[in-house]
Amino acid sequence: MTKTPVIAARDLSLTFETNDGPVHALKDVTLDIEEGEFVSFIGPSGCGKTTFLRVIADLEQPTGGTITVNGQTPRQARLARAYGYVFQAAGLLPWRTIGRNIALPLEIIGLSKEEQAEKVAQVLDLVDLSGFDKKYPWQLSGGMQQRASIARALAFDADILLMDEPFGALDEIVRDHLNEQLLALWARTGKTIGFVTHSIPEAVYLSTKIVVMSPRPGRVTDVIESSLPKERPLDIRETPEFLEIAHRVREGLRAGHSYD
Ligand SMILES: Nc1ncnc2c1ncn2[C@@H]1O[C@H](COP(=O)(O)OP(=O)(O)OP(=O)(O)O)[C@@H](O)[C@H]1O
Repeated sequence: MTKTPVIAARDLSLTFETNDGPVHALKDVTLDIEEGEFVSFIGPSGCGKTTFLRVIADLEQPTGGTITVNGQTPRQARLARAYGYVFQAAGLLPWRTIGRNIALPLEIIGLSKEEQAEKVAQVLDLVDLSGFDKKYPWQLSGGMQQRASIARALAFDADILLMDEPFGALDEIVRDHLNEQLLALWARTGKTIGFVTHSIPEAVYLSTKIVVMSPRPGRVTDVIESSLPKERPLDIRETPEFLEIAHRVREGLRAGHSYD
């Protein structure tokens, strides 16, 4: 028996009606994401990567086609807390400690103080921030803040993690480190991850599948199944297999690029 994909999009389209006319953000996107996959979305600015994640998360409504999340509608999946969402900016509330930031969504769903504390300690440990719960966001580096926002997304125990360019604003060395940590976390938790990035090396290093998108209207121009092993030390990026996949991603991006 074949398993239902965690995310299944069929001819998915989304057109925004604006004062300047329609904006075709997504056009006929057909894609399956299976359980436990790490899927990156890469493509030029404005090609609909964020919009696709937002449709999965029920934050935007498609205007054509269908999409299911865990076999349900995005709305049902949202109500079932099927996913955690990590935004481009860490978005931590400056007046709350790291622990209280992570606990906020748990507070809203009505967990007891003890349950909140237990969960906060558990997810801080997952992102290597144990002992930082009493600190304020400004006392942490950018990379640590982004890890705290990942911890907040993990607090729901959802099987799906949606990440919208979470490391885009960080320097390369910090980003390398967080990429390694994210892979370790993925291996430990077995979550299904949807990850938006502009970086070819980041996409190739992290993913089991890379979805290359073209500029508006956002279409999928290539889907690359990675042949890299699951265990990936950072220096895998210098191997011929890695460079070959990176080359194919670059070709896919070039083919869809308008250079305007
Ligand atoms: N609410 C909205 N109303 C109108 N147009 C929108 C809206 N949200 C997004 N768009 C447009 O849809 C297109 C796709 O946007 P989206 O944010 O998904 O792109 P992206 O690939 O994630 O870009 P980036 O890499 O710059 O983050 C863009 O042209 C954007 O301006």
